[in-house]
Amino acid sequence: MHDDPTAAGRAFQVDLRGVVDLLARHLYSGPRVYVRELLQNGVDAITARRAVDPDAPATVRLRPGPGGTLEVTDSGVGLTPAQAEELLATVGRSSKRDLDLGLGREEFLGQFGIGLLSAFMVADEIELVSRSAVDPQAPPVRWVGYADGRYDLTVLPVGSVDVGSTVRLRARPDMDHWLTAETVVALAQEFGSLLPVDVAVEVPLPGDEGTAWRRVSEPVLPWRATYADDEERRAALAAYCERTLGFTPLAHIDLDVPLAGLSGVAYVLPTAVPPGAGSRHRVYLKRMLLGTQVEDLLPDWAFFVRCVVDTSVLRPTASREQLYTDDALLAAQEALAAQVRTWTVATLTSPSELSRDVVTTHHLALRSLAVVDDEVLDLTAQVLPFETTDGTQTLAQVRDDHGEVLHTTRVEDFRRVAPVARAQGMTIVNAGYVYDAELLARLARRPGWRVRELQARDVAQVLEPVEPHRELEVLDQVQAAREVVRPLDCDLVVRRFAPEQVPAVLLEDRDGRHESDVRRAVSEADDLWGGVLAGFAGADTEPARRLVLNDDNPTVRRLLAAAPDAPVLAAGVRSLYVTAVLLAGEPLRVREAELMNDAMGVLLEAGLPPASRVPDETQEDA
Ligand SMILES: Nc1ncnc2c1ncn2[C@@H]1O[C@H](COP(=O)(O)OP(=O)(O)OP(=O)(O)O)[C@@H](O)[C@H]1O
Repeated sequence: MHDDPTAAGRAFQVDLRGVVDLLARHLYSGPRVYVRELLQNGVDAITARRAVDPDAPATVRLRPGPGGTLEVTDSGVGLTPAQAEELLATVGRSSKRDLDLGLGREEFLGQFGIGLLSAFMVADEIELVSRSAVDPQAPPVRWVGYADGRYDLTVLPVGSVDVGSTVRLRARPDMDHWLTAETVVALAQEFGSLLPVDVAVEVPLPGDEGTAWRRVSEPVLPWRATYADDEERRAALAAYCERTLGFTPLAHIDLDVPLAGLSGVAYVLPTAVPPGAGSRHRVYLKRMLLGTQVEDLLPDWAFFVRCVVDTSVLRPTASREQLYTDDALLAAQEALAAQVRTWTVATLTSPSELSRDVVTTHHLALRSLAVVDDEVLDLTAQVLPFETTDGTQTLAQVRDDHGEVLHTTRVEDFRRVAPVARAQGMTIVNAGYVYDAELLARLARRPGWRVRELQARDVAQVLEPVEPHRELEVLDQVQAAREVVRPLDCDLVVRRFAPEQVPAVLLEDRDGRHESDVRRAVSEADDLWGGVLAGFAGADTEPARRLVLNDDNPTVRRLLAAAPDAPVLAAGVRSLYVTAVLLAGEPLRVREAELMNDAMGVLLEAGLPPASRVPDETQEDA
């Protein structure tokens, strides 16, 4: 019954074009990976042949030809006609899988049985001619796959080809640039430079002088090679970093995690990088490049190094561009982090030019490590530079000189009090930058440290009160001035302090600020909530900020000589307030900007002759 739609046990049909499209657009990062997949098949075939014949040759030869063709020949295990039929004609079939575990067998690069399809991203036709090394009786075979899903299989005469395989591609019309000698050399070098087999590309010599083979693979990993001494090794690894990562490192850190079959080098960047940029690394898997931007190899704090590593145990994702997250990867990450950390601690512990360079260049990374690591925290307190009101100092220096570390947690607070504190010989640490507040909070819990955030009263204490007679003299003016700033939730006092050039400072108390926020909420809340909140606000109704006028400053003295009700007094106080806000690095709110304009108008009015008396120069000239 042909028109009966019911069916059982029929095989799926696969639309090869759809699968190729899926690979090209969604799995692989682009057509370039076709070279990687061909190299990988050649290397795996050599591995399989060497398993039965350890002395078999190990070569992969790539020959870009005229008219957008490429021939890749390996001295690997080859295929019998029956294997070609079984393995090449079925998408997802692989000879490299461990059927018991459902995983790729450890010694092979490939595992998924889709790699060869990637060649359809650049070619409409893939030809594979092969002769088996394992079955000497089997004739050679020629298999041709087409992008529309058909294939041809031909058994060739015995003895017509050597053991191994040759893949031939003819570029699709718009894709021939992927198959030029220049591109193939670049891609083979990128993916295969660390392969342990002899990979070479045939390149044309200049001026029609024929062709030559250019070897692109290195027999030994650069960090495993033998060198005359440490200095030669250091120079060779630095040169390798310049070639592959594009920078000259400050130092290198050897990495070795035998359980993950992992070895390599972490290079310390020569310039600072912003935190959060993440760390991305160059990872090789069984010596084939997995990716140049592999994430998650090291924790966030390690953003000051870039690694080049090779692993024989960790697994790739299907795209072969990132590492698959499993227990083995997590264990490897932990071991790598420990190695970078050990190096960092050792470097910080022994003073040297290198440790100074690392501290200067990567202080942010060190700070980010110190907030999660007590040993590093103790070390950084000895060596990390902090901005203080007494110049750049380490936290240990501040503690040794003053017994405690007094700090602000916002840059504005630091700027606000710095001039006054400096003049009074107080040392205050600016902990307003990224990680610093966290770092100091953690340090406060360490034995032997007294760490405290600066309060307004700390500064107020060092400001000298004015003489009683002077206080009486300016009593009315101060009262009038207080009324001017009170609507801005600010109190006003007159004190004497150095330097005399600073006319006023604005002091702010964090606790006071919090209370004033609560008070504002109380006044806006309905009765029930108002009552609850009022309990938190406390009885004290002092404003959170205080404008301290400096009686040693000549401008302030002249201002306080004005009559209490003179418009110029109010205008002067307003402009001192606004200047103090700006000095503290705070943005002006709308109300404050308006005040500034009003004050400016009054001051100009007072200082300039009345408008009617301004001579009209244009008329005079005429
Ligand atoms: N050069 C070659 N020599 C011998 N056998 C080959 C060669 N190229 C491909 N094959 C056979 O064809 C099978 C399918 O290859 P394909 O590249 O599609 O997948 P794979 O290498 O098994 O896995 P992956 O998708 O992870 O690359 C391989 O498992 C292998 O048996």
